[in-house]
Amino acid sequence: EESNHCDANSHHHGPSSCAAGESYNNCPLWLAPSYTGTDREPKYGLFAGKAYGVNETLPVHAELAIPLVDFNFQPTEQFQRNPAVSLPNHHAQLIDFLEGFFWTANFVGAQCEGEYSAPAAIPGIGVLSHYHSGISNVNFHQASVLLRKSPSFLKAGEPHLSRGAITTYHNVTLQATREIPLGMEFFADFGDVWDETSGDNDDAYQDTIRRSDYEKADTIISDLVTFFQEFPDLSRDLQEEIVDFMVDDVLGEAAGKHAKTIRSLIPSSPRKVAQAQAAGGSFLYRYREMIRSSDWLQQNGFCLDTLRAGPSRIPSAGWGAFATRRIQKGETITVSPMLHIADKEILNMYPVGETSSSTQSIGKQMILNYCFGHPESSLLLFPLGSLATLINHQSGKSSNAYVTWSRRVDKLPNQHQYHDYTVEQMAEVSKIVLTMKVVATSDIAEGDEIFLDYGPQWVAAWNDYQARWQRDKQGNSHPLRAQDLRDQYRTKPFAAARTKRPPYPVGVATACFLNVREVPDGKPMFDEALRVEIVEWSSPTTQQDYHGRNLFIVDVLDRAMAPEHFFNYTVLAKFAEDRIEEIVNVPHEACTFVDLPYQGDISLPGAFRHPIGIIDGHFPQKWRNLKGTKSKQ
Ligand SMILES: C[S@@+](CC[C@H](N)C(=O)[O-])C[C@H]1O[C@@H](n2cnc3c(N)ncnc32)[C@H](O)[C@@H]1O
Repeated sequence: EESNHCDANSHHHGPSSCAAGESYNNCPLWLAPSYTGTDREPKYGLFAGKAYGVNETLPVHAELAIPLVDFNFQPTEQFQRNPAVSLPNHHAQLIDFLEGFFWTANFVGAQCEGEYSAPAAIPGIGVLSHYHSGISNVNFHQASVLLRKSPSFLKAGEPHLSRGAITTYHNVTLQATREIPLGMEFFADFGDVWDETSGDNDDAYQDTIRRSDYEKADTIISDLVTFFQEFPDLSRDLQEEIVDFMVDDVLGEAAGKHAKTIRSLIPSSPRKVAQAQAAGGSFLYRYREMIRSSDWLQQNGFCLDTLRAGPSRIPSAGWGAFATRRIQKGETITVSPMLHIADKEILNMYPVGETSSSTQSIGKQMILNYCFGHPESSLLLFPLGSLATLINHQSGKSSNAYVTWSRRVDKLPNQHQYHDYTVEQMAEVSKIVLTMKVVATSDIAEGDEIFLDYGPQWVAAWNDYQARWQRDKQGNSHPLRAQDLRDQYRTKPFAAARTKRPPYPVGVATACFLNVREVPDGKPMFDEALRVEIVEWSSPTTQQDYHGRNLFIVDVLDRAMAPEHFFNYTVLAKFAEDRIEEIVNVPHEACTFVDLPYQGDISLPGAFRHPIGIIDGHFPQKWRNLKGTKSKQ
């Protein structure tokens, strides 16, 4: 009754009366069946509910990233020696499947958390934007997470119940890498490796035309359009001849065996050439249906405008999810595709290193705290939905939401046939087939925090943890972490190690974002004392230039005041085993701190690790493979 104006509520009551102009129903982001799926095998993707300009960041949806420390490290040899443990093969397959949903650690700067690896699970924006060999239009804005500030609930040097229980990687955002028209699906840049291998991809939707083919076609299209604009009086016949000539001429020389492919991307009539350019290039012209109408999104999609992240009202809980508008009792707050992890043992962690021959698990991955599970099953479900992982617990009546399977009325239905699979069969399913929804159990006001009841097992585990934590807490202090130093040193110069031992706590190292070039002529190129090459820092100079892959642990050797940069440093970096270099003119803002392996809060001994409970009545009987056995949670 409240929404007769053009606002985000109206999509719940059928098509809105607003003209589709700047945005679809004021909803900037939609979850809807992906162009890359099929009716029988839907995939859910993200769609632009407004037009995005280059480098524009997606609003509101700042996500968490949860590193999996040494995830694919398995003490295989030991397993093989012990015939009672038959996990490796089946785990290798699971790891393969799951890794397809995780990002390399360096996207969020987590590469130092583990000795071996630390891929990061990034729900929402991190996994829902699919891959297409022909186009990418979004990418992570890495600076937003790499240069993040401390959350208000953590105080430097003080213990906190949530340390080790929740991730310290937050504020992961996505940004447009090209103009994204209203209604277009998001395709993430998965990097060149994916491009190279996509040739033998047997997914029917995938386009065998490469991104570079479209780019070459676009160059020709734009040349043609410019040419016709300069000579507007050419006859049609002549124009067509020119199209043929240009295409043959340019392609004959440049494109080799791809010439035919590229040619097929360039329309033959001059009018259509102009249309292709107006559509945003040959890719968008070819895939006009990839751009969905407002009506289509309202009928088939869910507007992801209900939640935002913020510090929880519960002081010990960390981040929480808050309502961005009024939500009525019974309304679906959000819909979330679920990644099934068919064996929770895969989240067990083992000691890493040549000397460790133990198959004794030393703990569980933090991602367990973000998964849904059931004590009678080894199956876990990790929510891939936007911000769904942020919803905290409150018991019974104090909660205002519950989680259940989505249905056809929710537009993005769960595929219920998988409830009849056994856990072993689920382990063979290597695509996302399950979808859950979060439903309001009472009226929720704008700004209210959303709470689920995580269930009795979780509550018991949390109470145990809290009691143990109170008992074991060493006084009132906690070691300083990289993030604490990052905050402190924003306005404080780094220490110069050539003169004095740096005052940083053990477990924390200095690191800089380093792109380098040769030093300009006339300067010494070699440090005789340290016997290393000297090079000059060149970037990052803009927010877009910050990439986790350029983050290297360094020794800061010297410093000098530099009016534009506060301080400039000379640092020593080990780029590879056989490449140690001295880098001059590294500005203050390119330097930071990282936690050394196993020194971050994520590796805190005794940290809380327990999944969220799925309501018993909603958990399929077939999945209860641990029923009757001693619970392994
Ligand atoms: C799914 S996550 C929720 C998001 C989390 N607060 C964060 O900042 O990443 C679940 C974890 O949040 C924390 N949590 C949730 N509800 C809590 C509560 N009522 N009290 C304390 N911690 C809570 C626990 O650490 C739990 O393992």
